[in-house]
Amino acid sequence: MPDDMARPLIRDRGEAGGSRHLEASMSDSPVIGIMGTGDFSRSLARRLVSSGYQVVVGSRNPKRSEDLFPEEVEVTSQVEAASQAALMFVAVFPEHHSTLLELKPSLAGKTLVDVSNGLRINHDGPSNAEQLADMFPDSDVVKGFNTISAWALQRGPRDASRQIFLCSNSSKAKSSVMQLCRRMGFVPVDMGLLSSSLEIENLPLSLFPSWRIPILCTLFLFILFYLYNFLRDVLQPYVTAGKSVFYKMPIETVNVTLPSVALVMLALVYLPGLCAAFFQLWSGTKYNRFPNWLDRWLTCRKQFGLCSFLCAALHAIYSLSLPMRKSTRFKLLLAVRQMKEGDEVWVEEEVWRMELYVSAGIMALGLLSLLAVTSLPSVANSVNWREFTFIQLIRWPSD
Ligand SMILES: NC(=O)C1=CN([C@@H]2O[C@H](COP(=O)(O)OP(=O)(O)OC[C@H]3O[C@@H](n4cnc5c(N)ncnc54)[C@H](OP(=O)(O)O)[C@@H]3O)[C@@H](O)[C@H]2O)C=CC1
Ligand SMILES: [Fe+3]
Repeated sequence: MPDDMARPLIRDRGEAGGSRHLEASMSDSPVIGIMGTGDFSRSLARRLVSSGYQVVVGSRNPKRSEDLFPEEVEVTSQVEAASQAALMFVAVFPEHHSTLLELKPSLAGKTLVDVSNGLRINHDGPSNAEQLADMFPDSDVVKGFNTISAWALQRGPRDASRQIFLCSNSSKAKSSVMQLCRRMGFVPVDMGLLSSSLEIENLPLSLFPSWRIPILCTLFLFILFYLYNFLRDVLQPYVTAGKSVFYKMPIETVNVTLPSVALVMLALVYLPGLCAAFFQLWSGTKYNRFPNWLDRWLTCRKQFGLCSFLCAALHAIYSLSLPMRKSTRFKLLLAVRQMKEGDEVWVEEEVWRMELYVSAGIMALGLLSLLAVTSLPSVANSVNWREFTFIQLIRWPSD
């Protein structure tokens, strides 16, 4: 029916022709509740409505928060929402979980989804979800959605940020949340019992976890090769022949160092594959587990490759900027000659201008290459965007 097709699924409140009641097409789907009206709640409500769910939001002050939600969402008191919803998302900070205790009778026998993040990494704790489960022993607590930022929820499942890590002690509650995830276009990942919730809460707190070793390795190799090149090209001529070529340190020595690092890093991309092949030949089967160090190395190959590419790109930029530097040196020589003839104003202005252009050029090219390398993974859709969920740590100003 063309009329139905033309009607938007989500309307903001107050739009002409809108109804405050839920669409007839949604009436057969379960009512999903969300406690809290913050950023996460708003994004989740929109995504749930566009996935065909009826949504009821519980607020301490429903009148104030009503306009923040699309009109298909019913914003009501916390008690009312708790009694209407079959499944409740707790989008409230964990320090305020205890303020929900009065809803215990209304939430008994229902599924509570704890979306909260931890504040500190690797605390021993009970996790937020375990504390919530202790507060509501008659409800089934499921941990999940904390690795998805409000921003990613609003944009919908794109790139590789589709995974939602879930765990619960109730398999029935977990599978109902998994079904909900799939209907919203996300990919649920079963992490087992609620005892895994601490691990899930820690996930967004570790920034770029798989980049640490490759970056440290790049830095170590860079320092090693730079020292070698410095000793060979700068210090040795100075000590043996008294020739001062220290001006080579910032550009030429760096430029000689970069390709060596890039090549070794590239070798480190392919080496673990060979080691794995040897390991399988050695053990005569492909069904043995690789040792832990090899396993971790194999999973970091993409990052090793990108670091290698970054060094190679920087080498190209440095090589391109070398002629610019040589031309500056030539101008400098000219300037010195003119200075001897007494034209000092020209010397000051021209030399500094050229130095400025060269430095700005190198910095701009360096920045561009960094941007290219960091955006490359998203273009290639090869990085798990879970690693980028630090965006969710940036809080938007509340209304
Ligand atoms: N923002 C994000 O990108 C992500 C957030 N999360 C998690 O979601 C949860 C909510 O985050 P977010 O929406 O950003 O937070 P906000 O501060 O934006 O919202 C929190 C909401 O909690 C409600 N609330 C209920 N009781 C209290 C209370 N006693 N004191 C203060 N507020 C209360 C408020 O709604 P009202 O006034 O209507 O009752 C408030 O709007 C957090 O646990 C966070 O870790 C997880 C992943 C991503
Ligand atoms: Fe080269």
